[in-house]
Amino acid sequence: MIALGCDHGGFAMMQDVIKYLDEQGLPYKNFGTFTADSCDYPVIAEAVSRAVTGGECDKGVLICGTGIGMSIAANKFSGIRAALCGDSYSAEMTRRHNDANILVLGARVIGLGLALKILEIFLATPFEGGRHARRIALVSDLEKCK
Ligand SMILES: O=C(CO)[C@H](O)[C@H](O)[C@H](O)COP(=O)(O)O
Repeated sequence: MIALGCDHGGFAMMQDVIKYLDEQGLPYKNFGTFTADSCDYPVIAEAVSRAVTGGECDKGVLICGTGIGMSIAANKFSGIRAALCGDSYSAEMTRRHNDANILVLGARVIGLGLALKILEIFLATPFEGGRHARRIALVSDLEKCK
């Protein structure tokens, strides 16, 4: 199950992401926003992050204008590895090496074609484990830092 969330800056792109997921027959839960009216991205990032850390969803997709605000907010949550991706290589490597569990997209930065390619790669690429699992454990230790 994929948790979806966007603010007004990502609303239009999210409608196309939903269309893509429907076409692929991939299950999702939409945490909003549900209109193009201005709203606050941390509220949405929290809902999606909690769905992932709580196990209701195994991955998430967040979209705002740049992707930066959503990334900052989602990465406040222990167990969230939210990756802002603007190219295909990063989308592949953040799955292979970082086991990223939330993909973040910047709708005012990249076009729809690239966004959907990044999403496709993110959803299809497995985590490699091995030395990367050790590094992720070290990153998790950092969650205790003040
Ligand atoms: O948080 C962001 C930037 O880091 C997102 O891009 C938001 O979508 C953006 O800040 C919203 O800006 P707006 O002027 O309120 O549309």
